[in-house]
Amino acid sequence: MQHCGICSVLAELFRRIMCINRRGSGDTYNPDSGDDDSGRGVVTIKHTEDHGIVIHVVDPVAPTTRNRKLSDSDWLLLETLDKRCQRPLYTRRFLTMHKRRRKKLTTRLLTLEPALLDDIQHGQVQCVLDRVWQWPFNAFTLDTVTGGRSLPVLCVHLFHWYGLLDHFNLDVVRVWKLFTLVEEGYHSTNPYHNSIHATDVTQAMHCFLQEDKIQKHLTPLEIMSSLIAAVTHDLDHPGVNQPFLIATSNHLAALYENTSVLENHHWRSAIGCLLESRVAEQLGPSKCELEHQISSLILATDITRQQEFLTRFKRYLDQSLLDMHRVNDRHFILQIALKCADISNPCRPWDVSRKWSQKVCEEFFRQGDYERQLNLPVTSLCDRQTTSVPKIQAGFFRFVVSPLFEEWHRFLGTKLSHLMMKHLRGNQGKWEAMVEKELAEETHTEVSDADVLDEEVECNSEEEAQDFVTGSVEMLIPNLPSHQATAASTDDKYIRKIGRRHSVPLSVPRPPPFAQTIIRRESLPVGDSKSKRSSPTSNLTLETRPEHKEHGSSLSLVSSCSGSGLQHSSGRRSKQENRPVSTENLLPEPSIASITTSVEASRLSSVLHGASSSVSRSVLAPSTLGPARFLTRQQTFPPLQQYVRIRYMSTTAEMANCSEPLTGIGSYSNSSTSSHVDFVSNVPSRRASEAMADSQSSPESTGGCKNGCGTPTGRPRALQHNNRTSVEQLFQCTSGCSVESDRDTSLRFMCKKEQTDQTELLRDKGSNGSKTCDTTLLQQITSGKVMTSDDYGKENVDPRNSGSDVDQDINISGSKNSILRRNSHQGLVQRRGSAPVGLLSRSDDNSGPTTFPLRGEGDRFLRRGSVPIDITRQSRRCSHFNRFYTKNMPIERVEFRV
Ligand SMILES: Nc1ncnc2c1ncn2[C@@H]1O[C@@H]2COP(=O)(O)O[C@H]2[C@H]1O
Ligand SMILES: [Zn+2]
Repeated sequence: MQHCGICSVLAELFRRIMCINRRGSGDTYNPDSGDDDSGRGVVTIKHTEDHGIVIHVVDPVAPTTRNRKLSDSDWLLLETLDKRCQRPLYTRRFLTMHKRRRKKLTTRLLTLEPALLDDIQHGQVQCVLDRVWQWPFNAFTLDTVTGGRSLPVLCVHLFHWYGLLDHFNLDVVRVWKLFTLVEEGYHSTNPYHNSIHATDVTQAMHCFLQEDKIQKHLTPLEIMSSLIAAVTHDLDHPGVNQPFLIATSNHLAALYENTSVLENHHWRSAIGCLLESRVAEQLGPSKCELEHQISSLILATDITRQQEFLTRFKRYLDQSLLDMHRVNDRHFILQIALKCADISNPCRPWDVSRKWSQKVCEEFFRQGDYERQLNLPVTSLCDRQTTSVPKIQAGFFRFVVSPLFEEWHRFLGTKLSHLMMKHLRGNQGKWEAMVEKELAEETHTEVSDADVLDEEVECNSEEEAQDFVTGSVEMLIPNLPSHQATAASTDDKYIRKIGRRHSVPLSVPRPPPFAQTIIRRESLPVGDSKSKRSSPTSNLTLETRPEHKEHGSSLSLVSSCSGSGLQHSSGRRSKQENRPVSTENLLPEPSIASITTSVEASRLSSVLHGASSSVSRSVLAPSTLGPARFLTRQQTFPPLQQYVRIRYMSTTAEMANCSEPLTGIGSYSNSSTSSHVDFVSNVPSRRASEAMADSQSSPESTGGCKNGCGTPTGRPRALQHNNRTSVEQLFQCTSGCSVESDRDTSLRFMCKKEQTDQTELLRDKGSNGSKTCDTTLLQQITSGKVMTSDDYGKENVDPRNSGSDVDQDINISGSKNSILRRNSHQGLVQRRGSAPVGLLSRSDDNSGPTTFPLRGEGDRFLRRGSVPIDITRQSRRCSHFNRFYTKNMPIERVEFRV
């Protein structure tokens, strides 16, 4: 059969139409492959000699082939669609989150042409819905055949099926509207947390509701709550996790005080849809109860509460305490059911399960990419350069899904639960086999490093070597209950192998403590595949450090707030019995989580809260807790006092001890002085704008220095850069001007006047042979290594900072341009990609409950723009700083109240 011109055009057009229908989300579709890579069926398009087109749609669920020849009306429709299909379809346009679903599905156009619509959809939709009670369900297929409308289609079907429409006398149009709103509330641009995930979870919930033990006890209201909670449980999910929202000062984190941020948002959004669709007003007296149940069910899906629920569930089962006649017990089971449904993708048949795994990991990796672009520490398990899908999956299946589903299976004990466990174990075996394979390949390629390995192993004790590998297991599930961790660490060869992946690369000799931290902070060159594989990014190397093990228990509190997952070694796990298992902690972040010793912790604690911060003690912990515990709670502070944000900027406590003549004068006492990055809206937030206006209009900021250089003093200065706002901290120069300093790059920022004065002064001293002459400084000034304040301003409008390396979709204000950098030809140490954040120590205490502890005359802030690659140079100058830095840094942008 030959392609004539017109048929080729038509075929392409049809492919596009099919693509849009299936995806409805701007996803890519390879028109050449002819198949549907989502596993939802295969579409082939052929033309006939009489310029007709035959469409073959093969549905894997119901293997039927549908042939269709174009009718006259199809030709008309094609003409219409052709005009609408002008834009390129394969550009993978990235919609920013708040624009999540601007475009209308083209499917809707097809409603103009029922014949075509029927042919594409109807029979198959019915076919899929007929099997919706079965566990081997493929939400992707339903989404395909419904043209991207799987969510409302499924939910209306279930409402009808359960008789909820009749029971509550609901208007079906309003119900349709409700679920349409819900569907639109999901971000179609999220690889995982999109409406198909909601469909999947709802279908799983539906299966659980069918179980005998549950079904016969449920009231219509409970069924309705369960379905609505299931379908809305991730509503408006931004595709990043809670720690990310906190780190980027997202308004949601502030709104929900860093506690179950997403879940709180999900259930409130759900109520919003109920109101907007006007379904709520049809519920009468049931409305309040419905809302209450929905909120409680959705809040239970906070994965950081997994251990809490699991422990309770186990106890109920052990002691046979559950009585489904009791409302509370039923509600608890519904909570567990929803939690199981939420992470049930590992229990689906392999083809479907694998697809979910890939999607969720892609979303993790995207977050890692964002973090990289934002110069945030890249969360280990979000780092596509250092981990892999099989490794993430093997850990997740083993430590998160299995414990819950084993109990769920104990409770149900039915055909369904057997089937789920069978899939779970089978799928887990497959991922583990892949991990084995990956490791074998790595071992093969690393064989040339054997000598180095020998050396490395030799210089460590056996116990250390064991910890070396097992510590990484805990990185996967940092809050792993101790008995599991121990079992895993001692018995499981496979896990030990996984652990090896996250350790210091074989090719890198084990560095001394200081050097370790350098490795931790630096990413190995991307281009080097070996380095890439074994890239010892972030926290990983710290796993091996003995002190890291010693205080693991004191860090467990971080888990729910930072969600970053602390990395514990296996060493002292016995004290950590009740550490919650947390998927959030699958995504460890190498920040505060890496603080391990009480010395480190108290240092940082004194930075954050003041050495004797009564606030910390009163708010956070009983007096028995050490400083590390104060630290661990910093991101879940109760909202007792003034809201303060420490900007994501570089500082360190011990820098203040250096003898440089820099005095921090910045005030962080007001959140408006902070750059606020609104990740979702992609624009500088109101706070940042306010900060700028504030600083510009402030008498303090307009006063200028006493040298008359015009540099504002006394307050942070807001810098405008290409519509982005960042607020930078200014420091006083020796002559009273506001200057910036970047100690790590040996940069000092002087006003021009000071520069001139200093040069003259130093020259004088030098010519007099004075011993106090700072010849280094003189050299720096004369060689241009000291930047003037004006230079600094220029740096911040350097187009390179906002150029192509900034993802068009992630124009986070101030994230890049807040970091100073200069070209190497300018004689400056080059800016390092992962700009760390930190804050300096303060020498004074602040016990005032409403005063931010960092504020005060004695505070010292040193802005640290970047970590120089050759940090050893600084270690000579200020090694204690480096030690502190490497253990405690970077400190995430922290939001807390004092
Ligand atoms: N297959 C998977 N692999 C890793 N993490 C998962 C997987 N499935 C679900 N999750 C995580 O578990 C979380 C459960 O709640 P969420 O759906 O909000 O977000 C989910 C993901 O972060
Ligand atoms: Zn979910």
